[in-house]
Amino acid sequence: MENDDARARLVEAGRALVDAIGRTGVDDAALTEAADRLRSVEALLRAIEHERVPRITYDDAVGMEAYSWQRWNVVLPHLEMRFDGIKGSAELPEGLNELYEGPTGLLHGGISVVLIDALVTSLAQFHGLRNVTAGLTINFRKPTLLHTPLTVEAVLEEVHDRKVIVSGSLVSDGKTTVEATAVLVRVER
Ligand SMILES: CCCCCCCC/C=C\CCCCCCCC(=O)SCCNC(=O)CCNC(=O)[C@H](O)C(C)(C)COP(=O)(O)OP(=O)(O)OC[C@H]1O[C@@H](n2cnc3c(N)ncnc32)[C@H](O)[C@@H]1OP(=O)(O)O
Repeated sequence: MENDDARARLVEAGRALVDAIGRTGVDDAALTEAADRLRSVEALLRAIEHERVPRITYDDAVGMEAYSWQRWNVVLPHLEMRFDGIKGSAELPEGLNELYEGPTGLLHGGISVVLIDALVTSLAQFHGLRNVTAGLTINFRKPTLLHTPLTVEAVLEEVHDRKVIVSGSLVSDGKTTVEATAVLVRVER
């Protein structure tokens, strides 16, 4: 049975590796050697593999006051979400880096949207409303800087028969940079 600490170490090393791959300036010989070594690490890991990336399922998430989103996924930022009544929030204390850059020096808008969408849908899930995003309105009010503390916020605004309205925002260093309204529709499974 794998243990969480060992997996956390691996994921931390993986995130550092992804950053290093993005930034490296070493010569072709070193790039080739690195690629070969990574292939052997890949083989080590693939000895036993899950079909899906382990994560908390929607069903498990119902009523959970804290939720660790994409903890084991090096491709996406890890968010520790917290829910309190109709409100949800998540912090990225160091912000995001150049791997998530859109315009020079700024966070890509699609990434802002992923962060907000993850929180608004999870807030609805916390309330037992199993849902998919049917509509999403986004306003990018101010540029979101890289390497700047980020807070994602969500508020459950309206619950109808099948439709749930949740507002969301991204706050960068105390300033709201992105505002969103999500229309979530309840689904059976
Ligand atoms: C991995 C790496 C990623 C990196 C990416 C970087 C860049 C990313 C950039 C940007 C990211 C943005 C990410 C946003 C999305 C993320 C969340 C998801 O992934 S969720 C999956 C996507 N969503 C779907 O697949 C739903 C597809 N749609 C459906 O399945 C159906 O349309 C469904 C279930 C939503 C509704 O269909 P029905 O036939 O069951 O029901 P009907 O009658 O149409 O709607 C029910 C009620 O909801 C209202 N409704 C439906 N859609 C609406 C809408 N768009 N706006 C307002 N109301 C709507 C209707 O008017 C109706 O309301 P009344 O009950 O009559 O009052």
